[in-house]
Amino acid sequence: MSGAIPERAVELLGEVRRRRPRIHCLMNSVVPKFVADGLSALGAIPSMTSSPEEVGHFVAKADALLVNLGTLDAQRREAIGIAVDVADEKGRPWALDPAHCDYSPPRAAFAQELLARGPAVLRANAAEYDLLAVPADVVAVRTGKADRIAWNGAVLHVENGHPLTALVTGTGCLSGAVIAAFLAVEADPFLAASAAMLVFGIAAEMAGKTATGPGSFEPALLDALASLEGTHILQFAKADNEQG
Ligand SMILES: Nc1ncnc2c1ncn2[C@@H]1O[C@H](COP(=O)(O)OP(=O)(O)OP(=O)(O)O)[C@@H](O)[C@H]1O
Ligand SMILES: Cc1ncsc1CCO
Ligand SMILES: [Mg+2]
Repeated sequence: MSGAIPERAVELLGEVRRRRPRIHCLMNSVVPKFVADGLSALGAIPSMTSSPEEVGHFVAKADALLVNLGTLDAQRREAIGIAVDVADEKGRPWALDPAHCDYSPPRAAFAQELLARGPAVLRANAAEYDLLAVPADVVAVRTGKADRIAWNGAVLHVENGHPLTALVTGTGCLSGAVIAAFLAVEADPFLAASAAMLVFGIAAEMAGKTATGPGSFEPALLDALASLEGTHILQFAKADNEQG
């Protein structure tokens, strides 16, 4: 299966750029601009409002939703409840990022409740991931030096990436948004998440070739998300099924 994933990633990146899906992001207060810029660079359209009065309308017509639990507060919790209700009603795919749930038991409990509400994908760093029980119907993405994507017994490792990614706050948040963008154009959530992680990892590698540190890496990553071509994916993809 892994042999076909780079080829599908090329097609899906083309679909994102052609269709320009709108991704509604319930984002934390730390990195909304970076996440919105990353989605725009990729070819999608970000929307970011988290007001409870408006979020339902934004989600109803969005192509996919990202729920990120960073800087969670009472209003964000209310907005997340409404957004997930509407995504459910309208059949919009959504991804969950349980940001920093490892620092706060109430947040971990909320993340676990949300996992039962049917996100297509969970994207978490290793510490967050280890705390949660991911239901069988949710694609589980654990990011780190290598990214691991698991669903229904299929497990893919994506080895692409660059160490500077770990030094820029919000790259995990942006990777969740990229997953949501691919969910908007691909009904198979394992394929969508795999393609997204491949594209993100290869863009990071390209950015790492010119960056001299985290400060220059951040804009270089945005540039790479915009300039990445299908040939780069086919040339650089390092994706393998987990050996049992
Ligand atoms: N050592 C590393 N080498 C290469 N890439 C890495 C490394 N560590 C993390 N990454 C990449 O950095 C991105 C962020 O992953 P990480 O697991 O650090 O998420 P995170 O902690 O949620 O990030 P943030 O909260 O800052 O958004 C992912 O794309 C991941 O593949
Ligand atoms: C640092 C930080 N704190 C809350 S959200 C966020 C960005 C993603 O880690
Ligand atoms: Mg995070």
